[in-house]
Amino acid sequence: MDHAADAHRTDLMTITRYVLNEQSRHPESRGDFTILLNHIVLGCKFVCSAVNKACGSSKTHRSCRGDKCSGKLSTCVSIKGEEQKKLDVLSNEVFIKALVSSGRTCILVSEEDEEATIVEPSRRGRYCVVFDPLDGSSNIDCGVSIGTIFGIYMMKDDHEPNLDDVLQPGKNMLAAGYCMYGSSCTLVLSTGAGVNGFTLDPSLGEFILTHPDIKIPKKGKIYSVNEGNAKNWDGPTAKYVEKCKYPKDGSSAKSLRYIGSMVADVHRTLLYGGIFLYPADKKSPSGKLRVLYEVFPMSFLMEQAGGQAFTGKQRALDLVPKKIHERSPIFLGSYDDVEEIKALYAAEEKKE
Ligand SMILES: O=P(O)(O)OC[C@H]1O[C@](O)(COP(=O)(O)O)[C@@H](O)[C@@H]1O
Repeated sequence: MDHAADAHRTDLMTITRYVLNEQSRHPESRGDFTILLNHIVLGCKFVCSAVNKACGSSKTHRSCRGDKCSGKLSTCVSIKGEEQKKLDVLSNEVFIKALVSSGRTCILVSEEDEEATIVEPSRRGRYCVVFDPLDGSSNIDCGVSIGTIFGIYMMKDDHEPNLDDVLQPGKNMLAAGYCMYGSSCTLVLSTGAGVNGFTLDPSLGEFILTHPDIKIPKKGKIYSVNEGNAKNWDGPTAKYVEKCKYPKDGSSAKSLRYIGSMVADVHRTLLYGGIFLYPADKKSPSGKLRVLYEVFPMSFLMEQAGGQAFTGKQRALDLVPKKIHERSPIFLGSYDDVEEIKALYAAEEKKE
């Protein structure tokens, strides 16, 4: 057998090994980040397993044994026959417990909880984690890929943790990522030095590096937006989508691909290129997606992969959120595609 191919198969780069390697470049590192990430990875493995075990309306879900089966994946039977819990509620509990028990966090913001969780002093560390434990949960019952999104900040100095520790611009994040629960379970991570993708090998129970150094194509052929909202879009968004469909410069039209599950739409955008848009519209002037745990982590990954992320007014990662569940319009993806939408908004601003 070819020596290099053999090494590729046997010299496994697990996510822990990868992060340990990265951290060893910082001599002051005490391994805290690796421990935190291991707890996030544990949460992802749990949710992946819960999504796979849960019963669904199609009888194809293998472990549907619940006698109280609702027939819905979103209300699966939880582990060991406990009372039925919605999958997003269960995922939230798992992540909160995993993060607190890491002993490395001080404040947590979850999409599921109105208030931030301040970790009790005896279990505190220096990291602040913002996350959506199960994004796209409205898609669960039809088996569409869904995911967990997370971003990590470091507390500025030693003080009692408070909301200011997470109300920081996205550019201050130390790391961000998502885990997609689809035909395979893929964790995409950036610690600020590029983007890497790891796939869960179920037989090993380990995430293995399968997509090293992901770079988004400079320009793409796909646009991704909910066109059901088109009648309420502002001028620049409407013009941009028109341009995608009917380009006047002789280039080919872009194809529309919209799943309606952010992790899946962004994952495709990252790998194939193109642009993902969730703009403001007349009904939702701030758009739909949440700044801290949707817009920021995905924007961080896009920039790290060579793309861009824009809110319609500014670079997304420069935004300073005032509330933990704040929303923002977002346009993210290939560098050239985002340049085009930036130009349209700049032209509109000039007119005003
Ligand atoms: O259905 P719409 O309005 O196109 O929204 C789709 C977006 O909403 C989300 O599902 C988030 O909404 P939920 O938090 O209600 O799941 C994203 O994953 C996705 O990008």
